[in-house]
Amino acid sequence: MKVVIASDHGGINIKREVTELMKAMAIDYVDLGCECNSSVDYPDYAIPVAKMVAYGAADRGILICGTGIGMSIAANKVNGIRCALVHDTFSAKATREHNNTNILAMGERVIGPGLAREIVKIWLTTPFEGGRHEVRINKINVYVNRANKDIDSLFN
Ligand SMILES: O=C(CO)[C@H](O)[C@H](O)[C@H](O)COP(=O)(O)O
Repeated sequence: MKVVIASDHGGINIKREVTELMKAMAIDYVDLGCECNSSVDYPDYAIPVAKMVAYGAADRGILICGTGIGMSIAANKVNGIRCALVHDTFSAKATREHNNTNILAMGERVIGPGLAREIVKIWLTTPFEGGRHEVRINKINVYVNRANKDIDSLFN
């Protein structure tokens, strides 16, 4: 599995923790930043990560900002992305089993590094259950595809 990870300035410490964890788990990852101590803008990191996952250059993505909210909003704008904002281990497991999420968002101003590591371990290792959950995800995909076609038809 290949993982792409990024944070803004509000998530850089948890990003470091998670990259150390992925090294220990022998998971192949690419780190898109940020490396800075100055203020940056979360969409500049969320959208490249989401595009890498949507285009198949990575299997999963992990995004961290102050709350995780901005990152999750931005990532979910990219077609094919199912990004979950997770701050507890129950949701980490459920969102893989039920939602087949391909991006995990967390907030460093909300949870500590120990819990973040537990969430990442569970999220990376829990398989999708399929079945009724697949039916539900497909309903979202049908809606998105239809909405995109409606937009296209306005211009063609
Ligand atoms: O986007 C966010 C909120 O949804 C993130 O938490 C950012 O990290 C946060 O907004 C950054 O805030 P700052 O005051 O510019 O450090």
